[in-house]
Amino acid sequence: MGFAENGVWNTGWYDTKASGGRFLRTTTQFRNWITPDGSAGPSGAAGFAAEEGRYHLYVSLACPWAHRTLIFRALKGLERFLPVSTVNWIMRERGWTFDPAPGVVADPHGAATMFDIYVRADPHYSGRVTVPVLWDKQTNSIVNNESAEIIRMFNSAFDGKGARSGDYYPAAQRTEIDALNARIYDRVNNGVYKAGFATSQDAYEEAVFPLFETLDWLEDRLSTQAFLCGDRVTEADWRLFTTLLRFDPVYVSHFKCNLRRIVDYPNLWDYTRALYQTPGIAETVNFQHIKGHYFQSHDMINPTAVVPAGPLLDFARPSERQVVLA
Ligand SMILES: N[C@@H](CCC(=O)N[C@@H](CS)C(=O)NCC(=O)O)C(=O)O
Repeated sequence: MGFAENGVWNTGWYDTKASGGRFLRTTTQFRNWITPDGSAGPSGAAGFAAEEGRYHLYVSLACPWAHRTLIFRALKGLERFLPVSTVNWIMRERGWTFDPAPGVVADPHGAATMFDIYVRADPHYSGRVTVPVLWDKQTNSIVNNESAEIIRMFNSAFDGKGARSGDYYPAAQRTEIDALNARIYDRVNNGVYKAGFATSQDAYEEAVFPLFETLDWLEDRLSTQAFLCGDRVTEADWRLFTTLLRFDPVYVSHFKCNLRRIVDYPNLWDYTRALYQTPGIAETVNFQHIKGHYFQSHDMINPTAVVPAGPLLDFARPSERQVVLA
């Protein structure tokens, strides 16, 4: 774990002292958008047109935020537009590295760490060195490092260039998707991190109870409809999925999110399997990287770095839900 300060790497765990033991996520800094014609997107600068051979995606297979981008790349058939490099699952003193190991795909330009990529984009970069990163080979810069925005652009930017059809953020459902995303981000996607990285009892309880209230609410919603916005899968489902997938294998024990498991919720468990079984999605899932990352990187939570063998989960067991893609 570490961060960059004016282009220099510093090691250190998240500082929760000033916030009463609370984990506060910092805002990502590269916020440009790839658009069909290179015009500016909702934030950042213009100049990033949807083109083949220009962009590169850096991910961790362990990370739920980066996982979203791999899912949209698969759903939209963007493989030829977006080659991928995959970091090693262990994130310790040097942050994310490309140290060779099964499933690691090196940086084509020979970077040893993700820090190298950030300072290549900005030699004076200060901030966290996170994945995912969407890289522009033409300008040698980072287009965007915010997963919520990267999946939005993947949803439509390459549509005129041969992307697979499908709109996971349809105009008619945007208000509903935005509202679901906001609630689920704060209490579930980031809620598990707030519980797991809390260093005080109050901070932990402030996160863990709203997390389970929200899972209960989602279970109820999914008892009357197949997906969060009805019978079709939308962006809101994929954003929830990457957290649900990691919940029982990691968050229940490692992050102490243990009031219930996903397998205890009949609808959430069925829903998670339906999304997992969607064509192209299981190939984006690597439980060795997922479990290895959390249990072997966070030494203040799990100092022995021993990875638990279980739980035994059958994500391939058929689901009752019929996946209707956008
Ligand atoms: N807001 C970012 C968050 C990404 C993020 O926090 N990624 C984690 C991995 S799961 C990371 O790289 N953490 C490294 C760090 O915080 O130093 C996004 O959604 O893209």
